[in-house]
Amino acid sequence: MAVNSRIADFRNMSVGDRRKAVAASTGLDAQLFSQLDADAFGPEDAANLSENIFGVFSLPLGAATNFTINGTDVLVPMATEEASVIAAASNAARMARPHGGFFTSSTEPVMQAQIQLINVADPQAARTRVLERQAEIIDLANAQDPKLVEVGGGVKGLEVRLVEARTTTYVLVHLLVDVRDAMGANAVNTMAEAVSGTVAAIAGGDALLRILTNKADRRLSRARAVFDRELLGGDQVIDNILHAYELAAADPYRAATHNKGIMNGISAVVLATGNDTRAVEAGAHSHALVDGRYSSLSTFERNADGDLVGTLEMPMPVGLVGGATKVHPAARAALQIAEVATAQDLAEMIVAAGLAQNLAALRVLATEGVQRGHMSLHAKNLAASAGANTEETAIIVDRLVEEKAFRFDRVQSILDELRSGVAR
Ligand SMILES: CC(C)(COP(=O)([O-])OP(=O)([O-])OC[C@H]1O[C@@H](n2cnc3c(N)ncnc32)[C@H](O)[C@@H]1OP(=O)([O-])[O-])[C@@H](O)C(=O)NCCC(=O)NCCSC(=O)C[C@@](C)(O)CC(=O)[O-]
Ligand SMILES: NC(=O)C1=CN([C@@H]2O[C@H](COP(=O)(O)OP(=O)(O)OC[C@H]3O[C@@H](n4cnc5c(N)ncnc54)[C@H](O)[C@@H]3O)[C@@H](O)[C@H]2O)C=CC1
Repeated sequence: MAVNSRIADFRNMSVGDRRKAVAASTGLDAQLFSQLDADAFGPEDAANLSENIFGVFSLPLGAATNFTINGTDVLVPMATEEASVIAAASNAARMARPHGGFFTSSTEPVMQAQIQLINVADPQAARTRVLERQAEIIDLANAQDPKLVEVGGGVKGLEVRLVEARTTTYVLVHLLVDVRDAMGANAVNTMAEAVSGTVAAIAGGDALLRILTNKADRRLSRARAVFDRELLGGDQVIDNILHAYELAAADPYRAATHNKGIMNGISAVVLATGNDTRAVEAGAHSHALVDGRYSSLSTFERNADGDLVGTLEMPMPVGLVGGATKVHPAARAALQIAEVATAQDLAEMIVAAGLAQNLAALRVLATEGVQRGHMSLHAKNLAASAGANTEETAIIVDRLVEEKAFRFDRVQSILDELRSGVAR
């Protein structure tokens, strides 16, 4: 069934009504949402994922609305503790809708494992010896994961790099592995360990590290969107957004924050779907280094029609199998809501969410500043941290927004007033 990602008044619904609306929009059975209840993933289940477990740490899970990706409406599941992130992604997606939403593509899902060889007497010759016998090494690696080969993946190539370190030259053998619908770390690590003895014997040295690289630059996903000039607020706003982007492209101090805004969207979808946030973050930040300088992951330009075009291309090592994706009930539910058929579909959805998040932040930074939108949503958090109940929270949030005073001391004084029955 075709999803409608523009759900009227979604933000003001109760949790129960939101569940019904998502079920109606996606055609999924409402029963799915029981997987998101607090008792669906208890400490006993959690103990299958990690160690020394005595509890479960919960986070908000929601969906960004308004997304169209490659002509199809989708709801984007996001798990985040930060206020205004899901609202901001939905807001930017709304501004891309008149121009078809997000258009995405990907490379093949190729991860790389590195085998570090030490004590090699003749690194140049060792490189060619390894390349001469690559077919044998590839066959041995593929034999470790018949399932991966069966589904169309496996080792697709081998490269040898010589890395000049302080005291010696290391021979680095890279296995290039198509990991299909897996994130792939365990798959490629297993292969690297299995072939390392053979590789070391061929090279004439000793194998030391045998591990994937998180600089996943052979596994890129891209998103592009045109954001509507009128919905953005006009030409001056676009000029200001372009200045904001130019600064991120030129200045590492600004680029770090700009990219953090992108990662607000990226990490939220990665986490919601049970994927490895650290692997994605490491890949992202290593990709942000351009000609030796840390820079913006995204680009922005004005197109011939005067609208704003944004692009984002970055490594996106995420899977639909492996890791916690199949074990965590909320991740399983999130993947169903996202309606992705392959890991590449998921990777592209994540990059689209990152681009949307980035644009939303740049727009407010280039206009009114981030605090009004962000703090009016963060106000609920302030009230809750002062111990306000639901009824008190609603009153406190209204007062903070009215007074534009998002300070903890003000929250406390309003709460004291309410509890002592003092009228304003
Ligand atoms: C917060 C908004 C969206 C308000 O924006 P607004 O213009 O006040 O919102 P609106 O009431 O006119 O609604 C516009 C759309 O926003 C969405 N929206 C609006 N409110 C809600 C809500 N409560 N719940 C769910 N969705 C909401 C919703 O999609 C809505 O359209 P609709 O779909 O209804 O037709 C805007 O100010 C914004 O986009 N802000 C950016 C916030 C942001 O980036 N937050 C991240 C935290 S700051 C940070 O960590 C990163 C940063 C900023 O440092 C990065 C950087 O420096 O680059
Ligand atoms: N540096 C890093 O990023 C590291 C990350 N990890 C962790 O590794 C985990 C991910 O490893 P994976 O190898 O992805 O998981 P995994 O080893 O649990 O599952 C992947 C396996 O699933 C099988 N499979 C079945 N159907 C498949 C399909 N359609 N496509 C691909 N494979 C299919 C294959 O045999 C494949 O080897 C994550 O939990 C990550 O946190 C582990 C070590 C290091």
